[in-house]
Amino acid sequence: MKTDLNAYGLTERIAQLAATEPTLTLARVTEQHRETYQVISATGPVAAELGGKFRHATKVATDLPTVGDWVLTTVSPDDQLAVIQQVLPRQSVLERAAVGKTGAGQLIAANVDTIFICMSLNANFNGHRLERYLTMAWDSGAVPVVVLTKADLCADVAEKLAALADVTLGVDVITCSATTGAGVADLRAYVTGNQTVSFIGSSGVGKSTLINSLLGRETLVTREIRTDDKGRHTTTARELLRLPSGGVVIDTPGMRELQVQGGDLTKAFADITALVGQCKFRNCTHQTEPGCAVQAAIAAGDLNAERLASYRKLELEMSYSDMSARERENAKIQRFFGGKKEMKQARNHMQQIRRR
Ligand SMILES: Nc1nc2c(ncn2[C@@H]2O[C@H](COP(=O)(O)OP(=O)(O)OP(=O)(O)O)[C@@H](O)[C@H]2O)c(=O)[nH]1
Ligand SMILES: [Zn+2]
Repeated sequence: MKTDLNAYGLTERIAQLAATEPTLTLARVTEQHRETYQVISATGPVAAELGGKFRHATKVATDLPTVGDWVLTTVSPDDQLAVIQQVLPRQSVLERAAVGKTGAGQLIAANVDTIFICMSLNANFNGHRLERYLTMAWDSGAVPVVVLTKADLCADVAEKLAALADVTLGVDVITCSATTGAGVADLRAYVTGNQTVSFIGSSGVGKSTLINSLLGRETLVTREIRTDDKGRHTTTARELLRLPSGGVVIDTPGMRELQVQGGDLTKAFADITALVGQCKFRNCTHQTEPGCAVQAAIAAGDLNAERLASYRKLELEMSYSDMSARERENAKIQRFFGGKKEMKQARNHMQQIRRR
């Protein structure tokens, strides 16, 4: 069987990288299980596992393959098993925030071009939450598109759009209804050729329904969600889906659980909070100041530097919630792009790259 990898999102960049290793077989990860993977190569779908050398060289969990990754493999002579030797550099990566003891982020998907941030126009409407999803999306390296769903249940769409104008500045916004079909074609326009997309947003906003309409079928039959003994949703189904019209949708359980979380940093980072109180200067930024208890703990091996980094990241995110919507947006734009003009340029540039 011959598979056209272009239909699985192959880009020029990946094809060139793969060409430098002609003895290895290029494949894309379509499923991730505890120890094993499912990948698709030019010869079709095949089970995969990590090569010993690769596993040995892996230092952090985020080096391991995730759904959407392009990998270089050696395939057994009978075509029954692909052994992963390399993960090719990612163009984007969706990661669950690193909160907890290990401070290690958890990968959700890689090489996504467009992230549809779904929010329903009736019950789920919340500009603040949208803002956090947008931050998450920009952080990943993918381009966010805001999808306002269930337009059929909303009498004042224009008003709702106006209310979001500050938050969605510089981002495409689609209004649609899976029920009437309105706006679904606008969505489809992003999912063509070798594009890879993902849907995030709260439960019940209509993500599955939209994916189904892109797939051109009534129910997302590929998702067989069952609840395991720990009460978690698990799925045994394909997580990277090829659309008949071109383009690829990545829909993993991790994506579904990717809820925006606010929270109290002092609880999750009690160790750092305790150290901060011991710094010599009250306004210590824990970088190069003399008498910094945080840096001292890192030097002594009592605190992981990565943990401080994720603390910083969350602290920055949380500081947004003390500002007005406009201030937050400006601070975010400033942080990412240096200014609004630069942001628009960056966005156009990224879109051009992706059209190539
Ligand atoms: N009126 C209306 N209902 C919709 C629309 N889209 C989806 N729904 C309904 O909303 C409910 C939830 O839709 P789903 O597609 O399952 O939502 P989801 O975002 O995938 O939810 P999770 O799988 O929990 O993440 C279903 O009962 C759908 O029939 C729409 O455009 N209009
Ligand atoms: Zn300090």
